[in-house]
Amino acid sequence: MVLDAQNSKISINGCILIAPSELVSDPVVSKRHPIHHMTWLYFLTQINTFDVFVDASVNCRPTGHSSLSDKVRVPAGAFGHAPPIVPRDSERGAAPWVTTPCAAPRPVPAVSCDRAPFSTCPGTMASSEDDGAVDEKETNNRRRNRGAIATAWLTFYNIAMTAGWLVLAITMMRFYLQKGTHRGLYRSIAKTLKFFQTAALVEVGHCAIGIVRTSVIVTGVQVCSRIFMVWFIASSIRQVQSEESVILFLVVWTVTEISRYSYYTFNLLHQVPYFIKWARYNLFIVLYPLGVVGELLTIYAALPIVRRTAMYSLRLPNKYNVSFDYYYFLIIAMLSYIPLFPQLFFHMLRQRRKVLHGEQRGTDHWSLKLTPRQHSGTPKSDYLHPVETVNPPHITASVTTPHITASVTTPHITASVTTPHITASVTTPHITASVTTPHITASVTTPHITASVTTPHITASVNTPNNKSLAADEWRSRRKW
Ligand SMILES: CCCCCCCCCCCCC/C=C/C(=O)SCCNC(=O)CCNC(=O)[C@H](O)C(C)(C)COP(=O)(O)OP(=O)(O)OC[C@H]1O[C@@H](n2cnc3c(N)ncnc32)[C@H](O)[C@@H]1OP(=O)(O)O
Repeated sequence: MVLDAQNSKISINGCILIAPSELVSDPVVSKRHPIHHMTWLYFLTQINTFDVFVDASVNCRPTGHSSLSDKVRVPAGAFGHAPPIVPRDSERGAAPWVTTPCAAPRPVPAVSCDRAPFSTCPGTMASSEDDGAVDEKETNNRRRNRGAIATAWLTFYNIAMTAGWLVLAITMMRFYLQKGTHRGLYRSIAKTLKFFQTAALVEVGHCAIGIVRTSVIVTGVQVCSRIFMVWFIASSIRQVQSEESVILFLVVWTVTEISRYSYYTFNLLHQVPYFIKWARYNLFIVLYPLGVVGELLTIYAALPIVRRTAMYSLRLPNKYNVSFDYYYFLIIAMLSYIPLFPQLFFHMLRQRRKVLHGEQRGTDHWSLKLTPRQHSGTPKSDYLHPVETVNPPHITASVTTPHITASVTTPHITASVTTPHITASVTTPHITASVTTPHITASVTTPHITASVTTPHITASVNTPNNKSLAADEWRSRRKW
């Protein structure tokens, strides 16, 4: 990614997005604007007075009006060591910067953004879209930092849940193939279903303690409605167990959960096969409505039985002087699908857009953070620097001043710095490095080494190991590259 503030351009993977000029020149620290759903973050600083660190700034996903300073915490080592970009010269724009993103990473200082002196915490952040559910998740600071233990636990949990739902799928298929009917199927899987569906309550806990970036409310509604179906409808009312609608929602849930939990597992391992991702974010378009139909038909089938048996109901007079009619409760539950289901469905559509179409997903981001250099004077806030924030671990960071453009991309590291006088870039693992100044052009390429240097007086090149060639106008000394 290259960010060019002067020309209001951001280029990602060859795709160039143009930022509106008012965005770039806006003197306000940050501003909300949807540029192809990218999040832009602005900060003011004088670049040469700062060391610039690429920091993990988590939950930077904007809510539009809230202060970043209460949203950013730099967890020490939370994402490993972040690569620094260090300006070495006090002459802004005139002299070289040295970028060391690959060679000598510095630890990220464990300073929260709002406490860091001269930190680049902007006053507000921008958002590409509003999302009530997402807002809610963003206000939870604790989810910003998922440690190794939490990741290990989530991996274990998701593998176990995938396995559980796979067992359910196999059991259902075997039952149907052996018996040729769905009657009795529910009973054959009831225990396993109750166990694994109830275990989904843990997910609400995950959201609450912040180790997954999901809304407690959205997850809570989803999980509770399922648990309600399992415990208070299907398992409690035997007569409905042989309804086709029960099989409908069971099959739908099973397919959904296998793809969902396997997606989460692969996602945690950073290796998601495309078909899993595709299944996770496409199947729901059909399965969600089908599941709701299955659930609603099942509750509907339960209504006469509930009315006849007055189960779970409390009629007056009683010693508590409270009345509760489960029949009407079920009717209210059915009605509550009308406002709630669309919200869940549209939440999933938004997630789909973000994941499959690369829109800003955001909660945990990487951004640039500036800390004052020790020898520098008082910083002047006379430059506007846009920073693009992205989700780790596919880190992309950049900073642009009128004189300097710098960017870092990992894990397959690409780093580059451009000043009026110097252009430098590093690319690894198949190393390509080059430096260009008005007087010197140098480049190195390995492992099959090719090296060259050009100055006004010298042109030299070396190719090894098989092909050693040398060309020199004035070749003073042989160098080992
Ligand atoms: C008391 C009785 C009341 C009754 C009233 C009832 C009314 C209810 C009305 C609603 C009825 C709903 C009925 C449901 C029917 C069905 O389920 S039918 C089957 C089809 N269903 C689905 O496809 C939806 C399945 N459900 C979900 O996907 C979730 O529940 C969700 C909460 C809606 C998912 O949203 P969310 O988690 O926000 O999206 P994701 O994209 O999946 O994840 C976001 C990020 O969080 C990470 N993450 C989440 N969970 C985990 C995890 N377990 N482990 C690891 N990571 C996790 C995920 O990876 C994402 O992270 P990033 O990729 O880094 O962003």
